[in-house]
Amino acid sequence: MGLCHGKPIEQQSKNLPISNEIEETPKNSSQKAKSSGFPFYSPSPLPSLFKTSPAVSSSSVSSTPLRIFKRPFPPPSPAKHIRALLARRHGSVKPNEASIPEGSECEVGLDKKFGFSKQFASHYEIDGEVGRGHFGYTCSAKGKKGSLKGQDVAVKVIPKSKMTTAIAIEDVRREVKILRALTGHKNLVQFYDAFEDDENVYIVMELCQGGELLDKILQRGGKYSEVDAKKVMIQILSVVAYCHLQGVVHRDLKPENFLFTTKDESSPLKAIDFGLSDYVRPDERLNDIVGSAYYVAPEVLHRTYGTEADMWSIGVIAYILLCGSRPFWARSESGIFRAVLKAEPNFEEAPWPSLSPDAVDFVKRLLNKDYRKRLTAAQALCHPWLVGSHELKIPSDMIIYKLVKVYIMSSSLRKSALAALAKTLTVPQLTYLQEQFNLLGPSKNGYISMQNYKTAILKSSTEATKDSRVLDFVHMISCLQYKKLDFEEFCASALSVYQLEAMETWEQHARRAYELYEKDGNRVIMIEELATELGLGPSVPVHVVLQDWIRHSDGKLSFLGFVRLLHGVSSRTLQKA
Ligand SMILES: Nc1ncnc2c1ncn2[C@@H]1O[C@H](COP(=O)(O)OP(=O)(O)OP(=O)(O)O)[C@@H](O)[C@H]1O
Ligand SMILES: [Ca+2]
Ligand SMILES: [Ca+2]
Ligand SMILES: [Ca+2]
Ligand SMILES: [Ca+2]
Repeated sequence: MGLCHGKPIEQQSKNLPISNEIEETPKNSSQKAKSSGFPFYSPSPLPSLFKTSPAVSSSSVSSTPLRIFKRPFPPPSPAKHIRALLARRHGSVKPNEASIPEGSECEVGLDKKFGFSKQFASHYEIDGEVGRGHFGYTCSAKGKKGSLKGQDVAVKVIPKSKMTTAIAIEDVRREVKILRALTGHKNLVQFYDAFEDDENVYIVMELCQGGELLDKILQRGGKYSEVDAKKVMIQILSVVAYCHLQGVVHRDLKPENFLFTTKDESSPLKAIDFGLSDYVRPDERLNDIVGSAYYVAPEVLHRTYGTEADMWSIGVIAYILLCGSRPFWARSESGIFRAVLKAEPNFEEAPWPSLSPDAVDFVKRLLNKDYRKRLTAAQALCHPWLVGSHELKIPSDMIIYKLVKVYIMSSSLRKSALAALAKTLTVPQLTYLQEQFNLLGPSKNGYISMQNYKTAILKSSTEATKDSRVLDFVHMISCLQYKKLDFEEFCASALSVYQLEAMETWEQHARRAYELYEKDGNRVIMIEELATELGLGPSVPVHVVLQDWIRHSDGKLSFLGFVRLLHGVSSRTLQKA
């Protein structure tokens, strides 16, 4: 299997050309986002007990230097897959694109049998082509028998001659498996069946006749009104929240991969093309560089990512919908990568100043380069820009699961600090958490056990939940020994300090929480005890690293110590500091 992808490919993909052949980058704003509120919502005013000192977060943003350019806002156009990805998948690329050895000699011995039915021709009558991509072409067809008799369908035809590597074959296998498992969501293309013969694989699905979202964007001269952009965003987030909950990351979200069912203005939008999708366990990181350049998340380029990478791509789509231009743009692929990693998107030029602050905040919360600070799909649906515009039931959010695991493993000291921080959450923030709590099925007297975390997922699980091993993960959570949680402690367990930190109001949250902690919990603590609580090993020079954590006047935890504690510490992070 892996024989075909030797060193050259590995080296190629590691040395992504994020180098100096950059000509133009989008205009950067060095001005820090005037973001409002919580990661999930805009603020309801915090009691102004505390003066905001110049924000900790106002450090200058690293950005690529401004250049003079003719077109700071190039309009959207179809996105190409990343070259390294194509090289890996196909074993070779066109001359000039990359110097990858031909993979064709490895083709001998590749198993191209999928176990699909061979009876395609007797079931469907192929019609004209309706679309084309890198991996195949799509035709319309008519059902000849069975339940689809007389019905128009779409057939994605993937030639086996194009499957020149084991990776490419595995991709097709996974595409069908994921589509089959996830189908049924109203914003996901309906899958019907898969066939194969010696030449091709045929994926039969619902025919979407309204065209690609990209074409709609172009038709409208690039711009959507906020109202229309919201309708698109809600549908994208709904299907992506669903995928993520099942442990599937799409990895190729872009306007070309969303189709309208009909030409009707109110046509639903459907996600297609799971050709690059993969399973990801909530505590796993993927490392394959996959996707399309304009939409790729910074952490994908750094080769360590999870479902948050899709949220970045959705941020890019939202940016394009609202202003008609790409947030990260350059003429060369390496230039785009550099912009993605370093540049801040432009929110200064028209139409941004005239858009609603909620809309701007929404996009910024998705285009945060730190994936830990980015909104999840379920949270994005609760963002004030969208929350009033849909009736969707917010789905369970896997971030709640990841956070409770870390919470339970934390020291009691950190738990009490988080409890204080949870008391500073505002009403809209609590609404999201209340929904997540309710999804866990609390008992009559308002408690959830670790077992509830598993039960909630089992209700919505599909074949994909098993294949992605999300079920293993939630099983592990359900086996953690911990007391039942009431809503108050649930909030402490489920709040993300990173996401809170991304907000303008972070300093106020932290100050207020420290004040509450002072009243309720702060006590004299010895450095040795603190070190034990934090689980620091004997190699850590605790009197040096923890010195500032203690207030010298009375020996209690200092504000700095409190904030560090909130973030959680390990011997490793301390030694780096
Ligand atoms: N169900 C469908 N109904 C109508 N058209 C479709 C359908 N599925 C795909 N198409 C059209 O075919 C095109 C190619 O399909 P798809 O994106 O799945 O192929 P691909 O080879 O994986 O492409 P890519 O190069 O983007 O990876 C789509 O952009 C779309 O225009
Ligand atoms: Ca296309
Ligand atoms: Ca596609
Ligand atoms: Ca594809
Ligand atoms: Ca995998």
